Amino acid sequence: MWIIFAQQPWEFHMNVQTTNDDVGKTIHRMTEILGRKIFMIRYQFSLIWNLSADKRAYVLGAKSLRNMCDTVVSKRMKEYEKMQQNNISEDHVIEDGFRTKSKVMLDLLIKHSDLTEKDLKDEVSTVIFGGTDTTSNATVYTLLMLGLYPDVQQRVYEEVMDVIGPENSVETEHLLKLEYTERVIKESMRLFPVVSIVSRYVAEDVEIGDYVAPAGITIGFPIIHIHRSANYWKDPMKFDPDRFLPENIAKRHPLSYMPFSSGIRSCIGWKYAMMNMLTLTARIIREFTVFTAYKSLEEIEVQLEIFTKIKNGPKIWFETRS
Ligand code: HEM
Repeated sequence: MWIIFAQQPWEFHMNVQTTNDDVGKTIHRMTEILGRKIFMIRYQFSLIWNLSADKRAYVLGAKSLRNMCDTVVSKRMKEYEKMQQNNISEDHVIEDGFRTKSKVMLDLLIKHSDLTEKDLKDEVSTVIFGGTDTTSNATVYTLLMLGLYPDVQQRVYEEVMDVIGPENSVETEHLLKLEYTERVIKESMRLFPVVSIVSRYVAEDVEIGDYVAPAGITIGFPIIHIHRSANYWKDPMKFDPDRFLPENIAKRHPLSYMPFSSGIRSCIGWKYAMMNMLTLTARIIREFTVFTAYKSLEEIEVQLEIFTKIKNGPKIWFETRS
């Protein structure tokens, strides 16, 4: 699924159905290594980390991802220049099949920003790394919840049919009206926040209750524990999208829910990710019914790396709606 989130804004064409999907695998591998780098005690010693096979694999992965992004940006920039020189309309489809008719986000950045080629390459590789696996996993977890709660799925289906209809393409104005579906996505991200922990370096001593966090340490914020804590959530293991009705949001601590983190280094892509997830969920639920082999929420075991993973996989499948 992550391919959808890479291709759409940046014009990555990987043919994952027919090839080995190197980019997707590289990103998975890099996030796994990053998890080990953060959580394994021995990797806190730079000498051990620097000599490890994980470090070599991470550097190799980063290089190959970067090369891929660089190629996409250079190609697209050259193409744009060629079109400018030859006065070709932006809607023209070039024969080599590289350019699609739809304008992607990269086109807009090339045309309307003052970013240099290097800036663009930096941006694209950051966003591909930060914005694809995250959005695809969060969508899978939402589908898993829909499989587990058929009544919720039915309500999402009815909302999608009511707001978008059986055949129309999904437009931005539809997304604002998919209120229940949005609450379902938010509740899924409460129970299964894709990023399970974020950390902050403590620059000066900070008092936290009866404790002092001394300058120089790093504190981890276990998002998944906060999201499932009975201190902040009534009956935390109950799947209840109405927790995200405005009147219920107003009653709780703003930091009791932070799937996109919080503060100045929080996720820059959260609105875009929400739009993507709404669009994809609506498109899937309109065409398919989702099922899961799990019988209850308690049965779904999570495995904590930096990303929340489901231990035995999401176990979902689809059947076409007749
Ligand atoms: C469901 C999807 C997503 C989730 C759950 C998610 C989650 C997060 C979280 C928790 C952080 C904060 C890390 C911290 O506080 O230390 C973060 C940062 C970031 N995210 Fe996302 N993200 C998602 C989608 C995206 C998308 C679509 C993009 C790009 C279009 C993106 C780009 C970034 C970037 C660049 C940062 C670093 C921001 C900084 O350090 O200032 N993310 N994301």
